[in-house]
Amino acid sequence: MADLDFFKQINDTHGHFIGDKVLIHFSQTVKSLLSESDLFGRVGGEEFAILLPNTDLEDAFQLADSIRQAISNTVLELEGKAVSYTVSLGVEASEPEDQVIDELFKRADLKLYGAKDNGRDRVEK
Ligand SMILES: Nc1nc2c(ncn2[C@@H]2O[C@H](COP(=O)(O)OP(=O)(O)OP(=O)(O)O)[C@@H](O)[C@H]2O)c(=O)[nH]1
Repeated sequence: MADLDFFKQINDTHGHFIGDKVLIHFSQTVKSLLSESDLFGRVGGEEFAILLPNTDLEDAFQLADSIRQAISNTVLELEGKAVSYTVSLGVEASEPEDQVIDELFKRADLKLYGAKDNGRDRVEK
């Protein structure tokens, strides 16, 4: 699970239109780093789910950190303004006991909250 950091502040500082552009930039960045078999979708305002069916937990962590770094290292030029932002991610592996995908999402969300609590712009697994 991935959630943009302090996104309300981006909207408040730069306006909703630039906020939308940031969401698009995030989606494009993630897509550019995924394989064809991976799944990616928006699950809330500034929250996204990434499913990596053929990837173990360690490789998923590395991919999540590549996404984090790609975002953190970018300064966008939008409407003549320099805009930077960060993202926090929580990574979890599916377990044989999982009955529905929501169980995996819930665990990944807990890791995401940990990433937020531990300072944002980070990945927890
Ligand atoms: N521009 C834009 N803003 C959106 C969209 N969907 C949700 N938002 C905004 O996203 C913001 C989310 O704010 P919060 O839930 O407080 O989270 P946050 O500011 O990112 O803070 P943390 O998640 O704790 O780092 C709200 O201000 C929403 O209005 C959208 O489609 N476009």
